[in-house]
Amino acid sequence: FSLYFLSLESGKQRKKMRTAMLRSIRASVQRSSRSYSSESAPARKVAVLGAAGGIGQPLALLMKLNPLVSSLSLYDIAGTPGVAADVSHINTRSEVVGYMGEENLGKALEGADVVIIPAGVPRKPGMTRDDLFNINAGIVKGLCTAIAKYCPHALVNMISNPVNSTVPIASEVFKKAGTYDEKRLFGVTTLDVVRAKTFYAGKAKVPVAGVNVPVVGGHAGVTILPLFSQATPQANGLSDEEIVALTKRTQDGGTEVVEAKAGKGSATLSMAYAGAIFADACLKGLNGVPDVIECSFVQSNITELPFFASKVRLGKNGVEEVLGLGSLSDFEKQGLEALMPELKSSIEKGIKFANQ
Ligand SMILES: NC(=O)C1=CN([C@@H]2O[C@H](COP(=O)(O)OP(=O)(O)OC[C@H]3O[C@@H](n4cnc5c(N)ncnc54)[C@H](O)[C@@H]3O)[C@@H](O)[C@H]2O)C=CC1
Ligand SMILES: O=C([O-])CC(=O)C(=O)O
Repeated sequence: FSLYFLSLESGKQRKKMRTAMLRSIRASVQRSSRSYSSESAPARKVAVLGAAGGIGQPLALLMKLNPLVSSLSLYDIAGTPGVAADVSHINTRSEVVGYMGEENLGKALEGADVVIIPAGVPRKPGMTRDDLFNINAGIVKGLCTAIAKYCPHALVNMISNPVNSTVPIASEVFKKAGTYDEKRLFGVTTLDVVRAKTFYAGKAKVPVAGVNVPVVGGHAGVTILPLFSQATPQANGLSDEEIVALTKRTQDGGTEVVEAKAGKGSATLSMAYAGAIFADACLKGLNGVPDVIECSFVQSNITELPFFASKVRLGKNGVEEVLGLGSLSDFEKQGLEALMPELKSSIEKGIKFANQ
């Protein structure tokens, strides 16, 4: 490059060349400072509980790719040494450690900033999420007891179903331990948003990358309420019937996957993607990135129920602000009214279980 520069005849050519060289050097410095800045983002430990499962494995992979993570802790009752060894060979920032068995849960959690919980059994065709309660409620209770002991300030991302009950269970466990902070407990409903965006973009024939759809309520059947009246960009010409069908498909999205998998579990890959988006938003909030907004099932006073999914602004302490519902169409108002009894009873069931 410099030899070529010296051989150039005219001053004009040399000037042009010098400008090009400076531009290229500036771009390369900018590129390296960008990668330097992600390496020097604050140290953050993320723990995945249930890391060897259908969701846990791809979620571990996606968290290993996240430059905001410096330490990735993979915990399960079985299978984590293999998953951790595999993921640890990926040449990204985080150190990976696998922990197996209850005796190692404390070490897996110590110092965690974010704990993601996809531990528990998934549905089979014909089951509701509530049918998972008997097994998953106990698993979540045990894990949250350990979180209260070993990392009481972590942001908890609850994926295990039924989310409408497991989040209230977690809150009661933390209350009993004296560590409850409503700003730090989240039910992960991001998959409902991911589905609503995908289905809406397909129907409205708009590029999916620019689509946003809030989804409120809870995470089971009719408690999942997508607000297509607030979707952006607004698609003119979607009929009432099409909105009804989009709503139903979003509410039944989980069942669609359970049936297609025909006994081999429920959504894992799309859930890992959704879980990684939500955990990334939590990390960004912790790191002080402004205006990080995601939908989540959190303690809330925007309705008469103590927990409700809505848009939430994330910040350095977790939930910075629970955003309101905004204006609803008549159809959405009916949906809101219809979901309240089921959501109320699922919340109460979780609270009762935790206090038995
Ligand atoms: N919130 C949401 O949108 C979604 C939630 N889910 C839920 O996520 C959960 C996990 O689903 P999959 O990964 O497909 O199930 P899976 O059965 O493939 O994996 C679950 C993992 O949890 C582990 N596990 C069980 N007890 C444990 C304990 N006490 N401590 C730590 N790990 C434990 C198992 O060993 C297994 O590796 C289910 O409850 C499912 O319904 C699934 C999809 C979407
Ligand atoms: O449907 C299920 O059982 C898993 C789930 O929560 C979802 O895919 O939304």
